[in-house]
Amino acid sequence: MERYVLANVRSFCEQIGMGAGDNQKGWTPAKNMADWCNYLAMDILGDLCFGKAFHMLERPDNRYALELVSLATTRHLICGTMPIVGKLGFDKVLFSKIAAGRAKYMAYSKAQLTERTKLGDETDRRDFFYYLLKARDPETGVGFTTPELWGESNLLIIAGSDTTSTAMAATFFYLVRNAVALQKATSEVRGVFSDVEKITQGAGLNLCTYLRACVDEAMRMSPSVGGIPPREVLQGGITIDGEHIPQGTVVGTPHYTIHHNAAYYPDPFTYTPERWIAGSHKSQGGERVTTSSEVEVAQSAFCPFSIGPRGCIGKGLAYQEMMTTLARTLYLYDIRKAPGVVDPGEGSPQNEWGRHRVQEFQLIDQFTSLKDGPMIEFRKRI
Ligand code: HEM
Repeated sequence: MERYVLANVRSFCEQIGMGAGDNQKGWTPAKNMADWCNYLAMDILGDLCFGKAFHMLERPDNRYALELVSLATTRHLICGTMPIVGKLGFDKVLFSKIAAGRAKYMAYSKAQLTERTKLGDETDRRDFFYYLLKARDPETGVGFTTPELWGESNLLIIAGSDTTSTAMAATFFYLVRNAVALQKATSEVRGVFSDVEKITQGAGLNLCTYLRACVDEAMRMSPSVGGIPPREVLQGGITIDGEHIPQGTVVGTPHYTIHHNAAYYPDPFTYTPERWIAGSHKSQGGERVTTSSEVEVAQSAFCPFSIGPRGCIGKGLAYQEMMTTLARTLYLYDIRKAPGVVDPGEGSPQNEWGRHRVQEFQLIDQFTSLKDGPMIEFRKRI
């Protein structure tokens, strides 16, 4: 499947470099990376799930589905938190635009599945639905029902695209605001690879430990699923931190909160990729070197993909997409925060408390994340 990921990453790299002027040596106009990362993640997902890219990178008229995804996740957050709203259909009255958008999203997702089902086995692709359509219960021999397959389709489009694009956009946001990190990550990639086409999953990318730390630190500071992943306490209740919680109670801790707990992450609002690499010097702190026990503590609380049996099944794929895209981008381009352009991704002291940090990528929790920015310019590597 890697060739489908790579084809889309190539297209992304081509598109973001467009508009640099006639000689192609200047900076491009500012690009909104939330948008571009969304197009890329959706196109990869289409290829891997439904046997065809959605072609959002190249064709603006295909991008309308992103708005539907956003409305569907917003409804998911509201009705997931207050199931009664969905059950009684209040959402159609109280949030009619959101409910209508979600209905359109369901239709879109069904249409993708219908098209894919028509292909059946008549494809050389072993995409996700190749396996889902063939899957049989080993005891009963029964396959998935159509509504179950719709459910998979709805889940995969959202779970596999929005999350990855948030993490990529966040990494771009922090890199262009942290000159030392950007310089280290860029030199690492350009030192390891001698040809952009060699940037594929494997030994070379595994050597890019600093770039990987940049991605992890971005996901720590701005987790794609930042809110509470809710869990219902089962029969008999549970004791957490000495407190008995009765069965039926919904509990959860937001990933954002865990990731900003100073007991695990000293100076938690500062972007410090070095906290993930034992023996490395902190970029902005002089002599202090990260110890291996500090890395262990940081790793012990890191949960952007959640943990346990319901943790993310797409983690490996997500890292592959992110590392390939970021490495290829840094290999091909110098990048910078667009000068003189208001970046909707930044916080501001004028905003409500919690959104006041200029250097923090602003996400809006809709179970996954709504984002805008960062605004970035690209220049072909000199
Ligand atoms: C940076 C990228 C990603 C992040 C941060 C992320 C995060 C998460 C989180 C936090 C959950 C657990 C949700 C919960 O507990 O309720 C989850 C579940 C899931 N993710 Fe991801 N994800 C990413 C990429 C992907 C990709 C690329 C795919 C597939 C193409 C994917 C497919 C899924 C699925 C199917 C589940 C549900 C698993 C289950 O309930 O058994 N994710 N993801």
